[in-house]
Amino acid sequence: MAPINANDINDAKAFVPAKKVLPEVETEAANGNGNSSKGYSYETLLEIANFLLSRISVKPHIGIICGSGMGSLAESITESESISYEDIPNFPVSTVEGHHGKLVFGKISGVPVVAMQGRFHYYEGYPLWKCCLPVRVMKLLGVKTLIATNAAGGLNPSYKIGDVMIVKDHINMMGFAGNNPLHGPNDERFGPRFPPMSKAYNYEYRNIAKEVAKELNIDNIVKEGVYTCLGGPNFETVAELNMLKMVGVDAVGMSTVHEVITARHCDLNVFALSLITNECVTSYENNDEANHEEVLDVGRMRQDILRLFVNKLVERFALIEAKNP
Ligand SMILES: O=P(O)(O)O[C@@H]1C[C@H](O)[C@@H](CO)O1
Ligand SMILES: Nc1nc2[nH]cnc2c(=O)[nH]1
Repeated sequence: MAPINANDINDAKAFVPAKKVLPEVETEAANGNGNSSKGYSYETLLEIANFLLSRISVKPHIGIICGSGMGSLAESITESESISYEDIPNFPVSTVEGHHGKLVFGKISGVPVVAMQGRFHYYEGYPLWKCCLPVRVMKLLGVKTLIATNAAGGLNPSYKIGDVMIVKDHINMMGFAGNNPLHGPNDERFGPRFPPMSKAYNYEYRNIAKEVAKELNIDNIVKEGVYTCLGGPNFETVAELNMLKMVGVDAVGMSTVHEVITARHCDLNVFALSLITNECVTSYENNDEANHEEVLDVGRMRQDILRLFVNKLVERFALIEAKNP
């Protein structure tokens, strides 16, 4: 490989995708691990929520975060009103292929919802609090339940590509290193300083999801397991994957955990699912390599089933919400 020279640095600009906007760099991340003790104030988040409320006709009850390649989940939304992230003051923008970058408001089976077509990842350069900012905005909009979806690598040897894993728990690997979306001063208006996480993934909703999977005759592809999030953007080494397997991880991804922590902190009910888009490589004899194109392809392959599944879940979760207002 030729050595890098000064001209290459200018040429490198050509590799920035033309339509994607790069995120601002968080200069306050002075401690070197990307932590930021700053976040938007309650008032700023309220301004974002009020801006959105002034542009929509129906307040959402359920929020959906669409995982990589799963943006079509928002296509079942009727009476839809979309707002691009770049048109929302103080909102981050999506920079990843397979994440469109808009909020879609409307209804699924008559239930008012908002879907994020495009989430924010730590590896894009956003601190965790900013990745999770939309969750707090959802709370301020009146959302009661969050459905988070993601694409993940399957570590459990019984999982196949295209399986759907109901998340029963997570391991917050980034949290072990002190990186947490709740890092910094706590605003009690969102939630307590020390929120519990032992019931993070709503037990009743997980059981409903299993019932719905049976009703839709997809229970053969629906599993339940433990998810972990790593910072990315690289996929894992064989040794890393074997370590994660040893500690009880069934699927590995690059999102969701911090969103769920933020959602539970502000008392949203949480349901999460992982689409298994690749089998993790846990042996040096296996020549497969994970890649984002495959992740997006599997999302496309499973889009109809996932849409049906999530639509039914919205219907059923809304019934529970109505009983416990
Ligand atoms: O947004 P999710 O968690 O679904 O995206 C996963 C993790 C990476 O962003 C990407 C890798 O292909 O898919
Ligand atoms: N970290 C991680 N994220 C993923 N997203 C989809 N597949 C994978 C994977 O194998 N590892």
